[in-house]
Amino acid sequence: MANYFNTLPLREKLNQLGVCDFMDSAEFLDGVSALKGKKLVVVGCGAQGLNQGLNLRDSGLDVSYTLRKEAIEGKRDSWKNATENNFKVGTYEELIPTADVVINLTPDKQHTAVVNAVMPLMKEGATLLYSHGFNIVEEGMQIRKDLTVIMVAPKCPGSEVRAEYVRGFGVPTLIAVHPENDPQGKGLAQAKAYCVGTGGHRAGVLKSSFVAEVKSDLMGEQTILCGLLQTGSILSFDKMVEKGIDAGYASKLVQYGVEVITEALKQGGITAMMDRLSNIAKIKAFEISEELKDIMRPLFQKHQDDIMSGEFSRIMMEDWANGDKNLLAWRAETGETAFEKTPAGDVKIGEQEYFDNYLLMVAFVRAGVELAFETMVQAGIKPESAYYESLHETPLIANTIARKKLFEMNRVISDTAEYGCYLFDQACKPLLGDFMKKVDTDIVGKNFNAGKDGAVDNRQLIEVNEAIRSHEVEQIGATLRKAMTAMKAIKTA
Ligand SMILES: NC(=O)C1=CN([C@@H]2O[C@H](COP(=O)(O)OP(=O)(O)OC[C@H]3O[C@@H](n4cnc5c(N)ncnc54)[C@H](OP(=O)(O)O)[C@@H]3O)[C@@H](O)[C@H]2O)C=CC1
Ligand SMILES: CC(=O)[C@](C)(O)C(=O)O
Ligand SMILES: [Mg+2]
Ligand SMILES: [Mg+2]
Repeated sequence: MANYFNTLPLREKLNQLGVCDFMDSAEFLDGVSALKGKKLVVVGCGAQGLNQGLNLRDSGLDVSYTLRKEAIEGKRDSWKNATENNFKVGTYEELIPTADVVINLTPDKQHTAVVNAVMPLMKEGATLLYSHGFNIVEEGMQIRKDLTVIMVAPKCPGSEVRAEYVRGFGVPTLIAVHPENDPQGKGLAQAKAYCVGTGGHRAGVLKSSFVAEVKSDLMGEQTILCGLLQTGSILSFDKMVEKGIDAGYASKLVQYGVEVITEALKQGGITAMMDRLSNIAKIKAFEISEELKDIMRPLFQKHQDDIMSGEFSRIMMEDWANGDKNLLAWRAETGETAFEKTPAGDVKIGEQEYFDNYLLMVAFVRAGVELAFETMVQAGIKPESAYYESLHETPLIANTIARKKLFEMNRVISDTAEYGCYLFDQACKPLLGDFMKKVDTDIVGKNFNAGKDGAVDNRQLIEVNEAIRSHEVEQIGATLRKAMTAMKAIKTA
């Protein structure tokens, strides 16, 4: 098999990268009817598998799980996830032959093996559904020509796919039909119905392509969503402890701070997040984030370039072939960091204090969201897709860090995202070495406003406000958030 994207002429590469139509809610008035009464069989019951299945069943669809034999016989977590939630569970031979839609929610590294195992059992004219385009695009998996191949990709960690649905909302979702596999022309109707079943239509849906989804998803997860939140959390904690701040306080500020700070981002973009700062703090955070953007821009561009060329996939698949050597080493190294090993202190931190005492994270978030957005758009990804993949998903990832630190984030995200997160973190920490040497507790750990009279140069403040508000991510974000009428504020720490 060869990388499907690399087989395309440049014209077609740009065409498929550029597929991105925001779907009006009127396109979902048929609800789940295209899948009503159909047998939906999910392969795998992990982060996405369990949570999508719970939403689909609550939306009135017939969902069961097929697991590999060793998972059933060994009563593994996936078997427990499915049975404890009263889903029917069966082997491939028992459930695949009568399935109308087979949903492949196994780890990307297993997709070729899993699809080769289930495809021969799939009935004529059935549908194969993915939540990420890696197997089709990066590996070039060839699917039987009578089968329909679609994608419904939540731009969100599995746990929050369920949490937002239960709140009566949903998560932004990309849907796509693989152009090589839509023999009956039913792919789009089924993808839309599945998307309604997961609740995605309540947050915003883009009609995308397998290519556009995978090239943006890999970029978002490696940089702002996981990589930079990991690097920023570890460096912030270490700096505070180095400067004598109580470790329990530092741990709590970092663990919960990113959720509090990015909740403002989710509700009102970078503008609302920065507006939570005093004027003098906003100017300081703006200046720091401008410096961070200059330092990290080449690294963000390298990640996007390696994703576009297939180089990232090549090195990750080398690690798969090498028994996940790097993934497991970097996972262990992360677990050994002082931040991960220091419990959050039993100390009260007020909501505003998370902003006033943690300008550094505000600066990391603005720099990372803008850089990821800019780099994706420069690479041919459309602004709507870049918005969901950079700004909107950041608070959803932050929710996982607030729950159980980086351990929880790296557990819930896909192995592909986890590998990409570590790859970025391994490069970004040294890249920020000189920058961090200059950082003191005024921007991380202590109230930046303490002892200052708050005087600002009005012209400078006006310029800073204009620079923040006029960024394209703020323009497209305001439009897309208007469609999120059911968005609920979450109760933060
Ligand atoms: N995690 C996330 O938040 C997101 C993930 N995605 C995509 O969703 C898909 C699933 O990812 P995710 O939910 O993270 O996966 P998880 O690692 O959470 O779960 C994988 C599931 O597959 C099973 N599994 C593992 N290996 C095999 C195998 N060889 N054969 C059959 N079953 C296997 C596991 O059960 P057991 O080992 O017990 O058999 C487990 O139930 C991926 O394509 C990912 O890119 C998309 C958006 C977000
Ligand atoms: C949660 C999500 O969207 C990721 C980061 O892309 C993933 O887990 O693969
Ligand atoms: Mg993603
Ligand atoms: Mg991903």
